[in-house]
Amino acid sequence: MTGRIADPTLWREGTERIAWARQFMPATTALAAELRESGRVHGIRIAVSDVLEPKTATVALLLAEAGADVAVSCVGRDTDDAVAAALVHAGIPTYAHRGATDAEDRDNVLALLDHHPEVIVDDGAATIRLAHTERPGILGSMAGATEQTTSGVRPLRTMEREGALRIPIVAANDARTKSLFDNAHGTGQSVVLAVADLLDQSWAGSDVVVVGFGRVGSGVARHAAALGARVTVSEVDPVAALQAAFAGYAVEPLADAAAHADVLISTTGIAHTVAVEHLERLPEGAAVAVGGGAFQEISLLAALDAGAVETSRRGAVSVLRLANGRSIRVLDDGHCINVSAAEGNPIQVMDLSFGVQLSAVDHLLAGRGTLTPAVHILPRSADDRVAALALGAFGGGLDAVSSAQSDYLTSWRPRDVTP
Ligand SMILES: NC(=O)c1ccc[n+]([C@@H]2O[C@H](COP(=O)([O-])OP(=O)(O)OC[C@H]3O[C@@H](n4cnc5c(N)ncnc54)[C@H](O)[C@@H]3O)[C@@H](O)[C@H]2O)c1
Repeated sequence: MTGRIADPTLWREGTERIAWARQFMPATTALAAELRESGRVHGIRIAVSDVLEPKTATVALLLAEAGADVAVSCVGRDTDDAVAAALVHAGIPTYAHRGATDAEDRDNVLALLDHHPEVIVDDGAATIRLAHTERPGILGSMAGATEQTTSGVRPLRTMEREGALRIPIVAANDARTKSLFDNAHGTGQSVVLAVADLLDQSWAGSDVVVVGFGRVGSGVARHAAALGARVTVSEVDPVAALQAAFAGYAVEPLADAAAHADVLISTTGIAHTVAVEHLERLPEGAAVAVGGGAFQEISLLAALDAGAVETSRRGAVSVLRLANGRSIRVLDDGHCINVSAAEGNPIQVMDLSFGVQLSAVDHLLAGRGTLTPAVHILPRSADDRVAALALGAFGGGLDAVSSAQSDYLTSWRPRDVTP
């Protein structure tokens, strides 16, 4: 066995679930077939560091089928042990086991980096950053890395600004086929359904506060409203706040909104968004959850330091009695709820996100030696290709710009635009 996993005997169950997921990933599968035909990834060492469930495993297997030398890692709380076993059974070194400690998570990433990847496919940029701090010797021979999330792209841009970034990065998150669908639709749906399932209560008429109205927050608000909730949005960006108001939601500072929340969901992806003073404004019995995913996005450790006590726990729902005497329900210890306590984003959405990731791998390898150590955007043509493949799978058809339109679009002389 290569890698470090919990239980290799679970491989059959994992293999079945991967095979099921694969049927619903037509864009990713088609792009992997193109990679195989072009020979672009043949013999290339690729590290995949992402939530380890059947959709991610499908990507790892497709890359391996295209000829890449693939290895995988994942943090313990986002690992499906049966899927990890299936990958190892298929010959892919995998470093991931449910329940791993922080130290074990870190060792697993370092073990992945010791495969000397030429490309990293990352989610959260932890692996890319550890490569820079702990394994800088591998960077010189790398083609680059591709990063899937908003919160991962942010520190990579900081590294670029500070001159610390040493490899080209594709901001897969910023591709239109990623963030307009995964963040807005997939995460909106999966976060709201995960919270609803854990709370086991009707949302009709309940008061839901969504913190942050970016792409994820707008999707969470829309799905909560669709279940009948009264939605209030808290924002720090006036434009985003105004968008929330135009979408029909109440907009309030968090300290005011928290005071009437039945359910509060943070979607900012920024640590300490929901501070102890916000938690202490919540009514008795309110529930809090995270859809963004930063460590301590809800300041639970600070609440414990301030005197809060966990009084009970059932599955992923714990009850925290705050220092002010009120009790609130905390969903899965404030981890990214749709991933840590549910199945993650829907397959059709991840088909797009992973299609973007494979296109980014192709772009990095095609530009090897010419791409600068900076954060790059996936070319529009590649983004369009992912969308067109997925649209085809949806049974949709597309028009093309006519030559008359094209003439109009490319002319500038005043007479050409006179009505
Ligand atoms: N759970 C998932 O499956 C999943 C999927 C995609 C993205 N994400 C993560 O979700 C997070 C958000 O992603 P996004 O694409 O929506 O980002 P975004 O930048 O579009 O939106 C974040 C919003 O939060 C607002 N904000 C920041 N601080 C705030 C505060 N104190 N109070 C209120 N609002 C505040 C910002 O103004 C911004 O509008 C990121 O961390 C991203 O990585 C999670």
